[in-house]
Amino acid sequence: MADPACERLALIGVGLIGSSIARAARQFGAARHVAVMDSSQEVVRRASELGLADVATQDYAQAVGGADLVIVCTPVGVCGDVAQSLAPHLQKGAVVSDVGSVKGAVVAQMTPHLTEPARFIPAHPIAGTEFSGPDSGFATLFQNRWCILTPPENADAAAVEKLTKFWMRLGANVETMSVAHHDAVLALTSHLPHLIAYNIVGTADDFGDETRSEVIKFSASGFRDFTRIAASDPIMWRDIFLANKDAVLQMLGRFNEDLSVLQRMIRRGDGEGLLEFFSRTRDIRRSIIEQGQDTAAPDFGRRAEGR
Ligand SMILES: NC(=O)C1=CN([C@@H]2O[C@H](COP(=O)(O)OP(=O)(O)OC[C@H]3O[C@@H](n4cnc5c(N)ncnc54)[C@H](O)[C@@H]3O)[C@@H](O)[C@H]2O)C=CC1
Ligand SMILES: O=C(O)C(=O)Cc1ccc(O)cc1
Repeated sequence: MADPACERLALIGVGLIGSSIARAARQFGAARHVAVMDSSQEVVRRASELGLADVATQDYAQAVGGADLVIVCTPVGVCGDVAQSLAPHLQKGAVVSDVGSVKGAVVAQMTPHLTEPARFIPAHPIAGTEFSGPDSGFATLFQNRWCILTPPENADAAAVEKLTKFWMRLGANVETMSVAHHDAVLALTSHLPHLIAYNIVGTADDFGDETRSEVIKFSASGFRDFTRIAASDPIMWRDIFLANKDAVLQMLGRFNEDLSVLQRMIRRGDGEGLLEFFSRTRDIRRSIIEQGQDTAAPDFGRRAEGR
């Protein structure tokens, strides 16, 4: 393997993201040796069956010992406990990272346990699906997607460089920003849309059996798209909303205000207002497509792998 981004990679948590990183790291030569660790015996068994890594274990020491890059891929709510458990086994100089959808809470939970905090470089690949578990991962998940790094101010430059090289090897485009900026942007672009999807599907469900079956029968693509998002992992999303509470509540306040404006336009029969509003939003969609960001991850991944 010519010039891998790291020698020994350890992934803690082998679900959708951990198993996708394991697959990609091998396929694209990003690591010479891959160890995966999970607290679930069933997941470790499945990771072994799938041949995802050189080592699959429930033991922190076995996974983390000797690793030069350790990436925590668990739900954000347990990141602090995971950092505490892995810290005693870290090799000196190892780079530690994560993939959590929220950065502020993860940094606050993990940093106090790490003896070399300047080598903790938080990250968030903006790529995923509504599926979870080791079977749902795929090597091309990160191709042509963003991975945001939020290094601390005193970050070790070599650690940032190593992680950047790693994610680029997996096919991602890497951008760096502050923790607070990340959490505000993602509250709007990812967390709020998930909340809206959970809410609208819940509303349909609350209407009772007859409406529910009609919803399934007649669901137009708009509602179908919401049901895909609302099928996302409940533990992961509970943790995200609890961890990014302030930014999500702020965006939700803004969202409610804007919804009231639309509500008033409908009530007043303000066709011109609605037309102007919908034309503006159509332009946003067009610019997303022009930037080549229109590939829904699940389809993109399967197409790319020919599945
Ligand atoms: N699912 C998605 O689309 C994306 C998820 N993320 C982030 O990636 C992280 C992982 O998400 P997924 O892979 O989707 O979740 P997942 O549910 O597929 O996998 C999580 C794995 O972590 C394991 N785990 C839980 N507690 C643990 C502990 N204390 N020690 C060791 N392992 C433990 C679970 O057994 C499970 O196998 C989350 O923090 C999420 O915010 C980031 C980008 C996209
Ligand atoms: O499935 C989808 O549409 C997603 O939005 C996946 C996703 C979920 C969480 C993230 O932090 C990033 C991406």
